[in-house]
Amino acid sequence: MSLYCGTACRRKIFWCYRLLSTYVTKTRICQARILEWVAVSFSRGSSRSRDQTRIAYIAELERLLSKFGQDSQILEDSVLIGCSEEQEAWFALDLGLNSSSSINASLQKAEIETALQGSFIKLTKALFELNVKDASLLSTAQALLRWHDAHQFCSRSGQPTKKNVSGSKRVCPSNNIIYYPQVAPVVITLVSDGTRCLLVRQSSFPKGMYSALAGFCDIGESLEETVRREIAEEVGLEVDRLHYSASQHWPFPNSTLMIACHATVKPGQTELQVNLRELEAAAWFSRDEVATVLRRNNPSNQQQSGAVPFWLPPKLAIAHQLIKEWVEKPTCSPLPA
Ligand SMILES: NC(=O)C1=CN([C@@H]2O[C@H](COP(=O)(O)OP(=O)(O)OC[C@H]3O[C@@H](n4cnc5c(N)ncnc54)[C@H](O)[C@@H]3O)[C@@H](O)[C@H]2O)C=CC1
Ligand SMILES: [Mg+2]
Repeated sequence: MSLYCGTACRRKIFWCYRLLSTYVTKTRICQARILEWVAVSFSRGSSRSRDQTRIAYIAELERLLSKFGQDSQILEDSVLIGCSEEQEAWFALDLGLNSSSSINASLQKAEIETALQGSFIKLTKALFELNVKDASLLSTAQALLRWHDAHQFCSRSGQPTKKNVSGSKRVCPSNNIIYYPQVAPVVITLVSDGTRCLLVRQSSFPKGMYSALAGFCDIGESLEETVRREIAEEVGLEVDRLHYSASQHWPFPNSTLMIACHATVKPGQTELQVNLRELEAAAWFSRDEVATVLRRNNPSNQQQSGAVPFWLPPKLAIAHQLIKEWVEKPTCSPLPA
């Protein structure tokens, strides 16, 4: 492709399935040449199970596309999402497999699954089954591809915008306005009263799952102000002290930067006023209760035993890290908010 002439990098592209559905193939047997890169990865890591969920990196995408009657021109829609340790560029491409209006409408999901000897699975599921590095690549791909899909036209001129080679921006040719991918800051806070932590449920959460309290930053707010406002709005508590823990890119609902904090409220000021327009439930949990759930944090196990009434976000979610941190280091020194 002329677009990438002059780079020494061999393009490795993983297949992305349009809009929130699926980005990963569950590779079972990695014999096909098309999966050569995946096969190499498997043989390097001897402990890996063959059934493990992995991103399918396609070393010979152009050949595969031509097999399915596709013009390799669609590779120009791919976006740069990272780089291997060997400095090979990784691109992601949205194949638009479910879209009848897409230029790729002739690509059939079932045929591609057969060719890849795998199956597409839901992105939300995949993110929690992959290793951290692959999950991060996938999260970047999802957010970037969705952003491009939603910014096809200039909001000033109404003219089509044009993606640059790497996909780091779009430009309106008629007025040279440059559009950059957006990230919305979200604070996620684990509130504690010193001995218990506050966990909440939104109606959209999977059944039985509780998490930390989250909310989007409003324009003009500092992170500290967002934390205070969200906690006051959603459960009616006043934050006494607050400290930052970590952050994570999260591709839902679009592209957010999750900023994780621990907050404490004053002992004696712990009565909850749950905002039922935002939350389905909120409750205080003891360290022992939370530690028990963390130890066996698999919803299906819990259903079988019936012993644990709730479960927590999976390991990869920053909420999980926050909760684990609180269980393991209850006395980390907080800073005044
Ligand atoms: N990775 C993790 O562990 C967790 C991640 N989250 C994420 O945090 C996000 C925010 O949490 P919520 O409690 O839902 O936020 P929230 O408490 O701010 O309420 C969501 C509402 O805020 C409004 N809103 C304001 N700015 C928005 C924007 N830029 N994009 C979308 N909606 C906006 C919308 O009306 C939306 O319905 C969720 O979308 C969820 O994906 C939530 C919990 C755990
Ligand atoms: Mg919220």
